[in-house]
Amino acid sequence: MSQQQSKASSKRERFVYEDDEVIEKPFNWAQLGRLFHYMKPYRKQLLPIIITMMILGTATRLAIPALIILAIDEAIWPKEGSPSMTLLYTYAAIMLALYIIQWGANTLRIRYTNIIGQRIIYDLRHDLFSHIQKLSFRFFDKRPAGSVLVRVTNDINALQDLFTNGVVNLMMDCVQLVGIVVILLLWNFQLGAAVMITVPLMFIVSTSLRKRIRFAWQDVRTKQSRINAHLNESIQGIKVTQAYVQEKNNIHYFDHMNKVNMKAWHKASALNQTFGPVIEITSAIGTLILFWYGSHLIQTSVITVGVLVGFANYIGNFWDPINRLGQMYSQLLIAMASSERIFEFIDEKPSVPELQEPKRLKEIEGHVKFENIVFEYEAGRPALKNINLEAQAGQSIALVGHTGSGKSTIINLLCRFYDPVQGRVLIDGQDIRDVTLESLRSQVSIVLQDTFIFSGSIRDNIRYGRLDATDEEVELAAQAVNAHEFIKLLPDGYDTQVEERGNVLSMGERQLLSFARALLADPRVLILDEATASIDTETELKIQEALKTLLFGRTSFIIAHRLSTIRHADKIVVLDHGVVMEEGNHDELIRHKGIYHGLIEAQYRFLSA
Ligand SMILES: Nc1ncnc2c1ncn2[C@@H]1O[C@H](COP(=O)(O)OP(=O)(O)OP(=O)(O)O)[C@@H](O)[C@H]1O
Repeated sequence: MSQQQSKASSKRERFVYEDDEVIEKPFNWAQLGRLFHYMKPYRKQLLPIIITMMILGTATRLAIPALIILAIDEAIWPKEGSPSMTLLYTYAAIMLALYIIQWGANTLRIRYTNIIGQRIIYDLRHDLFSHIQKLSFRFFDKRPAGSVLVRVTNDINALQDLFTNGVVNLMMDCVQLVGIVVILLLWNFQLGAAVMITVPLMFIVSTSLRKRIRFAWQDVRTKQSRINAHLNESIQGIKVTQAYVQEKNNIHYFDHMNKVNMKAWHKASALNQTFGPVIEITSAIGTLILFWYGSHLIQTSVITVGVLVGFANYIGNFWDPINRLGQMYSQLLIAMASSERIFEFIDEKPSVPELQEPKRLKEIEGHVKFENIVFEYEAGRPALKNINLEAQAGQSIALVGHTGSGKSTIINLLCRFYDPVQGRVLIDGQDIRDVTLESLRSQVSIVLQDTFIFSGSIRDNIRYGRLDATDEEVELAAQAVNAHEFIKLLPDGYDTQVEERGNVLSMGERQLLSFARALLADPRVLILDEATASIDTETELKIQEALKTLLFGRTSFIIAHRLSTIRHADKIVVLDHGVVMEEGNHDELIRHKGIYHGLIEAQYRFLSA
């Protein structure tokens, strides 16, 4: 990397979404409770099976070393009498049965925890996705798409492990640990206490090590999340990148992030590897104490050989749960950070709320009125200042004005993507805040400049306007707006698959598709954000004809960029810095010789230049 480039890379801190940086906060019990609430639907059917299997599995595991002690002390090496092979076989048979029960219980437990875990993840993902679908534009204004994506994917995945095996393992390990401690202390208090002397030491060392390991992995995840964000942006903006020949710069920046991620991973992995030896050394010290002190106790006839062997067996089962509990704690903290971010989204209230009991907007005529509207996206920066505007049913209103003058904002308010700070928007005399969003938006359609084409067939995309439309209705709509011709020429006609955003279609074709979609929806009020890109004359003519069909008999609001297309509008509204400056039809405004006249002249000069 050249010096200049590396300088540029280190200076920039892009793709850092503060709310996605993994945060470690004090343990939040309320949050954990909320998370566990998702288990509630399964507590009657699946949970009892899992708990029974868990108890069975742990009990059999704890019983086996006890049987070994009995087998040695009573069958192989009895204090009194001779060894008994019959007794030995009996103990062996019981042990075999216990192993089989343990295997069966574990298999069932794993199967049911997986089922429960997956259902919980499904429910959580469903809740999150359906909530995000309902959130208002304001929410998306504040967040890059990548950051929303990360929550539905990465953060939910982080909870997957917790629910599929984490919780049950945690409970099993706790029960197993307590069981072993109780059995050892009851069987022989002295020896039990002696072998557990290393536990506090191990606890202190492992806690501090775990913390460092956790932070190191958090660092890796943050770096990966930045890579994801960069990747998302790079793919979305690939055309601009290539057009401005920024590929090299982009690759260098990506390499830089990739390298930083690799270093973070090496660091975390190296730290992780120190944990195993710590556990092994501590358990080796524990075993050493067991045999040293145990043989002393055998010599003094305090314990039998069987007890020593049994203790060794229990101790073998002791360190694993301790190790896992440490890991589990880290996993729990990561899951808490993820759940915090998930619930933050789920708790987000739509900024255009519906009334408690909203009415349905009855079939409208299409009379639209903006009454003393004031609106601001950000406090203190008004985008619209005291707008009063009226469209009679069936009238066409053209909105013109310089870029940033507030044209799109007016239509955003009419669709109720945002609510005004002051004033109201009325349709047929009804405040649109009092009616359901569904009944409003099903009668007010919008055709955006940048038409979104979803992945699927052409037919599916037109049908998006009204999902219950028949194939025939879809084709009739396409014919009415002159889209049929080009669709028929596509490889599979109406069944041709188009990629997301319709990259394979031209701008004009996309416009015609969106007209067909709007015509199918058959709204009373139609909003049209006219495409700015220049289209060839033939397509332009087709679009103009299609527009006539589309607008016929409807109240329409047209954001016009090519002023030639709005000459025949019933009313032209000229906006400037969020204020209505002029209002009238084309002839009136030309005679007035104001802003509109100036815009027409400027466009004429531009076109003839
Ligand atoms: N989501 C947003 N958040 C903050 N400010 C916004 C947002 N959208 C628009 N604005 C601001 O509001 C003002 C009006 O914007 P608007 O999009 O309505 O203009 P416009 O007339 O439609 O412009 P154009 O012709 O360029 O599309 C502008 O100053 C713009 O920067």
